Amino acid sequence: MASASAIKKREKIVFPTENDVATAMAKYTFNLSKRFCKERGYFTIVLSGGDLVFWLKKLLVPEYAETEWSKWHVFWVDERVVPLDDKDSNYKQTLDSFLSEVPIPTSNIYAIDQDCAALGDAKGAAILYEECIKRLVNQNIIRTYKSSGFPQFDLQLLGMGPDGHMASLFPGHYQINEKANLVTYITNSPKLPPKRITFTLPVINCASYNLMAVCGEAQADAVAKVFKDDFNLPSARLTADTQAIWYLDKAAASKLS
Ligand SMILES: O=C(O)[C@H](O)[C@@H](O)[C@H](O)[C@H](O)COP(=O)(O)O
Repeated sequence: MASASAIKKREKIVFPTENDVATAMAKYTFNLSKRFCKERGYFTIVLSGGDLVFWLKKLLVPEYAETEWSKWHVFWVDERVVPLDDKDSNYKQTLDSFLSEVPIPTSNIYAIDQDCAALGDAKGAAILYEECIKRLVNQNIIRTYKSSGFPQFDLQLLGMGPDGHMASLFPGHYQINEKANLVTYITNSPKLPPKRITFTLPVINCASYNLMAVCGEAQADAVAKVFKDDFNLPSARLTADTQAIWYLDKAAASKLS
């Protein structure tokens, strides 16, 4: 059960349209990038798959031209274990629609291990992604959360499926209860493709800022359940160190009481 303080941290803003959600998400990202780049010289940002991949294009407008792309370090909260050039790869989708348009050094973009991806080795991919995160913690590129030693990312951009999943943490699947590992894997994901790796809940909730962007009527029931604290839905367990905020379009918010 999430604690009362955790629940208190769930905020929301309802926007008229999906386009408005995407625009606001870009602004939120730009502002945090500016702040963290100034304060630390790095911006650690975690992406998910789904529609969000296309919404990131909103960062490509002249208004955000001063974004310090060279200071960005880009991760995925979950990834489909398919070859990196497969159309289902979150990495490939993000590269095609957004990353190829901005000067983030290739070495700062952390895709899953290429060989594990090609072989469909979900367990191996999870182990190596966790090692990569730990290495960057040791290099002080990723901060650590208070005394727990867990990695603390600056910002995660998340999405939710109609069943209430976030990242690749699905309702009724044991991965949601993983507390020790930073990264785990699933080989029978209800959302295809079936093999995926995912950050675990403690890592997701350690982030300084979590922005959950949800659009469309298909998600309206799940959104209503989340805001009634139905913790069977993994997304209802989302918190953050500083702010966990939900950006909804009208359709996704339509069943909120
Ligand atoms: O790789 C994935 O499949 C995603 O990371 C997944 O968790 C996604 O964020 C949600 O399913 C929402 O997807 P939509 O934005 O497409 O609704």
